[in-house]
Amino acid sequence: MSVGSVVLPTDPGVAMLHVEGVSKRFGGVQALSEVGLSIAPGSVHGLIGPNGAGKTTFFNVITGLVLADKGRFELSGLRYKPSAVHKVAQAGIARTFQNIRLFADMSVLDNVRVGRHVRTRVGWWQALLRTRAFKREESAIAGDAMALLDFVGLADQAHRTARTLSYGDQRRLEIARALATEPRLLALDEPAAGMNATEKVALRELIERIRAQGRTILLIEHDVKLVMGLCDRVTVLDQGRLIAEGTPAEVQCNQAVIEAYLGSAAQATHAP
Ligand SMILES: Nc1ncnc2c1ncn2[C@@H]1O[C@H](COP(=O)(O)OP(=O)(O)OP(=O)(O)O)[C@@H](O)[C@H]1O
Repeated sequence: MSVGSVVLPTDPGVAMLHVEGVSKRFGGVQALSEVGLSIAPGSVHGLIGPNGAGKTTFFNVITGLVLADKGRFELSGLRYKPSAVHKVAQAGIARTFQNIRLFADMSVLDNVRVGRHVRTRVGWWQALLRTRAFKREESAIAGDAMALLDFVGLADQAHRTARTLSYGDQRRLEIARALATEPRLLALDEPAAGMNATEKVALRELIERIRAQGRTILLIEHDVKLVMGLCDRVTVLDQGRLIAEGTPAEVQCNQAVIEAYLGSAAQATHAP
């Protein structure tokens, strides 16, 4: 298990995620138009843009939740087809959701155990017969899940029902569940949404510890301070198109980015 261990280093010259020409249309809306990006292994890459820019659609496409109309996808230099969520998870990408998606009536520990099952080896027949191999694996899964809860700071909440956790803790639990699949790329969709200032500091520290394990992180986040403080590089989308890519300092003073954000602010001001 990789809770305390480190993800094997990959060739720093090969992008962890490389996508090209990703397009997706929903009826009359071109949600993504020829979007491409490369994420360096071990980096934190931000994906930002005004409301409706296409950020969540991009996450949904790379994680197999929504099928792209076109696009080329590579993980660590190997082509993958994001056609189904479980296949993408097995390939090494895990994600969290903007609207938290936990098994609300299950315990905190069981939520993480479910994530861990992506990496289990014993077959269904061994589970049915409750073989020794099955029992050994179940016990290892419980131990790993507990270690992950400890890693995200939720070990003392392990036996509570997920729905009774605070909002911030539910977000941390989602991260623990995603980590349980041992992802090489962790995609976080607005992890700081609804968090107070103290929770955000803890979140930032947690993301830095995940990065220190050698994992690569793709982050959608509206909290500019968090994005600018955490990310090595940032990609900016607007109306489904990539309008800028660079270091946080570069994108912050990019004219197209400033106009996109000012434009959306003006629209919000004039909205009925
Ligand atoms: N399932 C869908 N059916 C129809 N239109 C959709 C669907 N999903 C997204 N869209 C549209 O695609 C566009 C991009 O939406 P998306 O949610 O990806 O943007 P976003 O950048 O994540 O926005 P936000 O910051 O508000 O979450 C929007 O115009 C949205 O209304």
